[in-house]
Amino acid sequence: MDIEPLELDGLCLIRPARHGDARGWFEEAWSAPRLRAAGLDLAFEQDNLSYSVAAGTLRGLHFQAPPAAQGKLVSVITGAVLDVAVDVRSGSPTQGRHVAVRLSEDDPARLWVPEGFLHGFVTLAPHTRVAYKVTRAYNAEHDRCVAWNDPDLAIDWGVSAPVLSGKDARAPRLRDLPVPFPPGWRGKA
Ligand SMILES: Cc1cn([C@H]2C[C@H](O)[C@@H](COP(=O)(O)OP(=O)(O)O[C@H]3O[C@H](C)C(=O)[C@H](O)[C@H]3O)O2)c(=O)[nH]c1=O
Repeated sequence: MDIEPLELDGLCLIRPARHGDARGWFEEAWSAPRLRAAGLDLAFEQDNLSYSVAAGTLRGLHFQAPPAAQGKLVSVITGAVLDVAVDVRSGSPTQGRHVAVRLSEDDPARLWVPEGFLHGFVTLAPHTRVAYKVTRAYNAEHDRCVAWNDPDLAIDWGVSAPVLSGKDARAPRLRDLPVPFPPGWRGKA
C-alpha cells in the first residue's frame, strides 16, 4: 500500500497493492494495521455504496456539520468519477481551495477526505458504483449541501448540465451557509 499526500493538508490518495494473476486480481480494500503503520489511524462507522446510471451524474457538494462531521475514504467499484474535495476548515491556509482527482475501477487509488471538507463527484462513465467508508454514521439533521457550481469555489467539473438530485439542484452557495467548521473546531480524524 502506498500513500500520496495531496496539496491540501490531510487529503491523500491511498493505493493498496493489487495482486494480479491469470484469474484477475486481489487487494485488501482497507487495512487498519497497514493504515495505522502509515500514520492514518481511522475508525469508520458506516460503509456507503452509490450507483449512478448515467455518466455526468453529479452528487455533491455535501458534508455533515459538527458534531456529525464525517471523514470519507472513497473508492470506485465500477466506472469512473472525478472526485472533488473542498477545504472549508476555518483558518486553514487552503480554505476555499479544492482538489479534483480521477478515481476509477482500473486504479486501486482511494481518496481520503478528512472532516472539514465538502465532498462530491461527477461520474465519467455509465453504471458507476462508488463505495466509501465514513467515520460517523449518517445524521440527516446535520446533512448539508453546497451548490456544485458555487462561483466562489470555481470547480471545473467538466460538465455544464449534470444529472442532479432536487436537493443538489437547489443547494445554496457556501457564503450563504453558517460557517461549517468554525475557528477552534477540531475533527476526530
Ligand atoms: C448519505 C446518506 C443518504 N441516505 C439516504 C437519504 C436519501 O433518502 C437517500 C439519498 O441521499 P442523497 O441524495 O444525500 O445521496 P447522495 O447524493 O449520493 O449523497 C452522498 O453523496 C456525496 C458524494 C457524499 O459525499 C455524501 O456521502 C452523501 O451526501 O439516501 C441514507 O439513508 N444514509 C446516508 O448515509
